[in-house]
Amino acid sequence: MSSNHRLLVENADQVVVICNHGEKFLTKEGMKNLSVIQNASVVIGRDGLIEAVGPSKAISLQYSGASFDKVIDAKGMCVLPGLVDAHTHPVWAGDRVHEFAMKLAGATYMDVHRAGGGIHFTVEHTRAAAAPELLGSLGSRLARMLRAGTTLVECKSGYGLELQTEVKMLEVIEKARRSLPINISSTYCGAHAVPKGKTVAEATEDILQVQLPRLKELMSAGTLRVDNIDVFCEQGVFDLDATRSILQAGKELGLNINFHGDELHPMNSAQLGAELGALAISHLEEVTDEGIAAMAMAGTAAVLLPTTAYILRLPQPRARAMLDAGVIVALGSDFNPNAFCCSMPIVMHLACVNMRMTMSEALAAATINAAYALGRSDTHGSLEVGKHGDLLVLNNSRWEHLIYQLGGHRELIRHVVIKGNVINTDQTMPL
Ligand SMILES: N=CN[C@@H](CCC(=O)O)C(=O)O
Ligand SMILES: [Zn+2]
Repeated sequence: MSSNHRLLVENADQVVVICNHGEKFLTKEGMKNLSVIQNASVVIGRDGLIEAVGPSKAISLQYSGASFDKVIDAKGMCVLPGLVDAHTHPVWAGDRVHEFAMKLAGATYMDVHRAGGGIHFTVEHTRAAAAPELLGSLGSRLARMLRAGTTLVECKSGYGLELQTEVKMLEVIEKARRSLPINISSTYCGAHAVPKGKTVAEATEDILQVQLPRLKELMSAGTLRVDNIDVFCEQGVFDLDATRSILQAGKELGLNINFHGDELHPMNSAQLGAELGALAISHLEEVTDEGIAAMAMAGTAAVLLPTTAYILRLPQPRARAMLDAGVIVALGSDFNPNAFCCSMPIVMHLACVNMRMTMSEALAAATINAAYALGRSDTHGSLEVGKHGDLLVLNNSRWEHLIYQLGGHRELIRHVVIKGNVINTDQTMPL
């Protein structure tokens, strides 16, 4: 006889639900005071959604006659939502370990980019790679993220910079979305750099007249699902006007605006994003006070990427100023060939130490707020009834160990659960 529920996680010392009033995001005090239930259990139904979460005694009474496909005894452990990584570039060929050496020796990100390396190096290799090769390496990278507790991840295109390769990348992301357990939010980032041999105006024209119309056809035919549109708004890359026209065109196709802004220079990207109703802007190392105020007012999330500032030795994004102003702060790993990090626990640790966030703020930023940045906080990012049963079971009675034990997530994360299914994260694949 089949059981009537998928999973019971019982007797956890702590269940960190994050919030419990259907909040779509948290700011200020809400990020500091996460909702945690002591001695608690979680029930996930056959549909993979959370059916109940509450004190263990109440749940065991309520479900005394119920049957479950699987029961996890979480005594001495804690439970928290699956982590959400709001910014990654995981589809590419050709690593850039040689550039890491150059940067350690003093070259800046833009020195390498202008010399034809950086994104251009990756574009050359990604254009030449066959889709199955890209899918294989993407699968391995996503498996690594899953092992580190990420259950929803944003994945960008952006190493094609022309129609054929951008579509190839989005198709690879689509295949992964349909075949792998991890949840994916897909982003078209055809404006990640100005391709060699083109001006900004020519690249913008190609995106508006060639790439976006084809995406529209593929999306309408149901071949591709694309959720977000992205532009690298930066001096020497896409200026404010080009950024505006590309983002606006994407919005007209129904895509959420979620772009790179104010990273290396103050560009007024934050003000532009607020004006266009952007769901999120990433980086913001150089955001101004006016930009922060505009984002707070517009409900545009700031996706902060502690690995970028760390690796490139940039000034840290002013997380405290953003938090104090009431900006919705989220986190992302920025996994890409420049910043090779698949671990949101490490990202949270860096956010706490280098950006002076508290552990509660970092966890809110890596769950409910990151889900908001991807337009998914109605279904992900907290352990509330009706949301997806995506959670982590930690081998420790206090959740803070996930941030405190730098690099210790492999030993700490006992189970990764997606829609009530315990995922086998043991397969190791080459990257
Ligand atoms: N800043 C632009 N894009 C990426 C880097 C991509 C690359 O260097 O390949 C980022 O978010 O850090
Ligand atoms: Zn990026």
